[in-house]
Amino acid sequence: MSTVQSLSYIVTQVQSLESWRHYAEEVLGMMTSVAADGMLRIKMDERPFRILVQEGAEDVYVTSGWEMANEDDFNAMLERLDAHSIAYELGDRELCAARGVQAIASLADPAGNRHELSWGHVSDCQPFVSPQGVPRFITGDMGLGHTVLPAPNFDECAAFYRDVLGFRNSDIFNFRPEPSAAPTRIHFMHCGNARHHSLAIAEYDVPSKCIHMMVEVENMTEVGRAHDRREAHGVPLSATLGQHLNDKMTSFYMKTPSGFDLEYGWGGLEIDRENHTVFEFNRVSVWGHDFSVGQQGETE
Ligand SMILES: Cc1ccc(O)c(O)c1CC[C@@H]1C(=O)CC[C@]2(C)C(=O)CC[C@@H]12
Ligand SMILES: [Fe+2]
Repeated sequence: MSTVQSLSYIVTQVQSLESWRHYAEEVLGMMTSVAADGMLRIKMDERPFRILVQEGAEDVYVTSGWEMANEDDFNAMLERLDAHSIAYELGDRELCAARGVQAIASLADPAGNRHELSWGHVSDCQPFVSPQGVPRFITGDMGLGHTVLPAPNFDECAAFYRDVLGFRNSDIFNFRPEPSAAPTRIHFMHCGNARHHSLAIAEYDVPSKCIHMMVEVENMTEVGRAHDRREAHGVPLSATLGQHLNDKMTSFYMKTPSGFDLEYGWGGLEIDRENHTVFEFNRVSVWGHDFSVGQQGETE
């Protein structure tokens, strides 16, 4: 069964493009440029962009872009969408050009999260030169990182990602804010690459339509340097430094200008897709990751 290869890009919306330009360059250490259509392109590797930002009235996550390995896999996926009666729209020339791909299909999951499937990205292979001296982000075949999406209708969404898009569970977490509380499920899923998870779905909704996205650097020094830049620019921390139990990643979480969080980490586990056993883990982290810092000042 063909599956998506990796998380290729994400699209988000914000009231002021300048906020994301500043955040990308000064805090994340990524390159930016403005495309002909006015979108902000954020570059973190040899590809022209991995994050696209459009200006709009609402701060919100817009789309997850998934790469298929080739045209045959792309067409096989369209047949699978048809077989499951999942509606999709083929992108026109303009959309293909904006995303830099050969062909594109846009669709929604059962929770309404938007996705774009594509094949054949266009690249001029310009080097990544970080304005903050970040040597490199860990991308390539493993894609840009991971995204965590709201899935209040959890069972329908889990079935969609497994049976239609071909994701498989890496591990599962039954989050209990308090020991007696009913669990909120979070399933971590891999696709056609070694990254422990490219996608996770969580059994609750958020106004920003994304719980967080993750980008990975190559060592702890770069996580620490990003943490300093976050502090220097007054970007709110959402969770303190810590190390996850499941994928072993050491990271911190902070707010993005679009209202969702971004996890900045290193050392994520790579898995062998054909030889992986799912497990349930029952604590967020081996150490650290205090998410209560992100709740401060919130009225919810
Ligand atoms: C538990 C976990 C493992 C690996 C990850 O890459 C990862 O991001 C997480 C955290 C998932 C989750 C979250 O993102 C939103 C806030 C949550 C629900 C918590 O308050 C604890 C777990 C957190
Ligand atoms: Fe994460």
